[in-house]
Amino acid sequence: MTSSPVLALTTGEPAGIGPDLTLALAVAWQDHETRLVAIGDPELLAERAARLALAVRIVPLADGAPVPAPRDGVLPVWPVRLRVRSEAGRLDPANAAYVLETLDVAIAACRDGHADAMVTAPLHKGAIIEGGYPGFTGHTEYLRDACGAEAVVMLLATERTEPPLRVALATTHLPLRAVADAIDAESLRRVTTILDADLRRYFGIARPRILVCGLNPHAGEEGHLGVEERDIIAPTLAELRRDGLDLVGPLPADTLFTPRHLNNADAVLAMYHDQGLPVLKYAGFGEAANVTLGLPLIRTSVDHGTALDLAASGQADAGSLRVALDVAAKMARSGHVAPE
Ligand SMILES: NC(=O)C1=CN([C@@H]2O[C@H](COP(=O)(O)OP(=O)(O)OC[C@H]3O[C@@H](n4cnc5c(N)ncnc54)[C@H](O)[C@@H]3O)[C@@H](O)[C@H]2O)C=CC1
Ligand SMILES: NCC(=O)COP(=O)(O)O
Repeated sequence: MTSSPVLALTTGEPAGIGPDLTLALAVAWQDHETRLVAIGDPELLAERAARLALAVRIVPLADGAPVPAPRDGVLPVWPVRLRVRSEAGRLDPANAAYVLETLDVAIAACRDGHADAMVTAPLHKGAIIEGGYPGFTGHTEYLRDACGAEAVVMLLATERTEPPLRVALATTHLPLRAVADAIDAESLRRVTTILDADLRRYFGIARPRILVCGLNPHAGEEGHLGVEERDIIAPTLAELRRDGLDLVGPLPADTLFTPRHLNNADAVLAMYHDQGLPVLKYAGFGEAANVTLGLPLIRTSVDHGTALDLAASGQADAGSLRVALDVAAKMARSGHVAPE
């Protein structure tokens, strides 16, 4: 049990709203039981604070210095230097290595026990790719590889609904054309097993009931509109039920997201990004967190992207970042995850 957890917050794409949201929360940090340390460029943060007229003192921490107790208007920072000057709203791929370095610092801090969880402000995938990292597809996959995890699961959760809506994805950042080929028995078994285990571990659900979407319209219509349900999804779910998992489906995704089904479920497993996330964001945008399951460390994030159109405008809503920090603090306090 960690009583005053340290949350390491990566500030994300420097031209986006990550720095703004970090500063907005530092003005009045409400969780006085949790210590926050931002990871990013102190000059960028100070400049953005001045532009937004936010009264926040940026305090770069020396290597090995402890993260101090929280104080309103004070933001401790583990410094990472921008590669080139950043202008709000304008991407520069030359800062891709900067963004990835902030992630590496957070991962190392969690591994070394200097932080209890990492929370990520949004980065821009295209800018990372164009900055010399062609295989990059997102934090989720980057963390999987950096931590040597066999598989991870993206779960977005909101408590704006009753009951809370939790949507996990069987595949993450894939072109739609590649989705069907990526769904095989082994990957589905892995994802479902991780989802079941981490709903128990982090969300305290004794035997989670998981609704599983089909891939095709009407869950394949008995093989007439696609065979993945008949040949892959249904047999895999049957096998997992024999292992004791409480799984319903595959259900047609268009009617699964209705109260009749959701009122009796703990989570939904969608087959791909835009099958599940539009529903989650319709129900809870701004009050949802993204949690990476299956890692040896705790990582949460926001439900939105870099919103370049809002950077340095003062119009970006910090609601999701607050939820992501709250969820990470709860997960860290529950004490179930030990650093490697
Ligand atoms: N956790 C992460 O690092 C995430 C990163 N992204 C990345 O962000 C980039 C931009 O993605 P888009 O699809 O344009 O989505 P986006 O979420 O950045 O923007 C979509 C719309 O939502 C608005 N919006 C977003 N966040 C907001 C906030 N906090 N308050 C008020 N309005 C907000 C924007 O102004 C825009 O109109 C992409 O590179 C994408 O991959 C997207 C989602 C999560
Ligand atoms: N739509 C969710 C998203 O893009 C977040 O991706 P990640 O960077 O957290 O893997």
